[in-house]
Amino acid sequence: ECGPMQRLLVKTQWNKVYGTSKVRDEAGHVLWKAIFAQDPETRALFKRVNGDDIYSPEFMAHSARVLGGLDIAISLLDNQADLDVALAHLHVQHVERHIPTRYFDLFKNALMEYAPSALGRCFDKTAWSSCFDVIANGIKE
Ligand code: HEM
Repeated sequence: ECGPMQRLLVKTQWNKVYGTSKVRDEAGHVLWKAIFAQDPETRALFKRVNGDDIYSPEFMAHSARVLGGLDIAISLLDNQADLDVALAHLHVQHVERHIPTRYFDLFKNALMEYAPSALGRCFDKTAWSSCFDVIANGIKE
């Protein structure tokens, strides 16, 4: 369950995963590679932002927007009212783009692989899993 303790823990651990600008571009590359590898059809969604080249400035800017959105959501995990507002906004942005809900599972798989690579044994799988679900459930249809 993504309770108050789990929310604080994921916030703290996320800051270690995503805390410095140095790792942010790399985090994006790893995550998107893992998403596209799981289902190559997902890449087609990102034509507008040059999804064929994840190292292009257009795609890297897109990736920074997505991870920035995730950063906002995670930082609001201990502020449910503002989290709801942020998720409602992300929900509108995704519904209008018709993102299949199962694609959020691919995103989750990628994140659940990447985060422990940065956190090692400290990674709390249950907390991350349940708190990611809170965020994804607020965004997807
Ligand atoms: C927790 C998960 C996610 C977060 C926080 C998130 C966040 C964002 C943000 C902030 C934007 C930019 C919105 C804008 O400026 O218009 C965006 C755009 C987008 N997202 Fe997500 N996203 C998530 C998951 C996904 C997934 C799983 C997919 C599909 C595999 C997806 C597909 C897209 C697409 C296609 C765009 C628009 C790209 C463009 O600009 O053309 N997102 N997302």
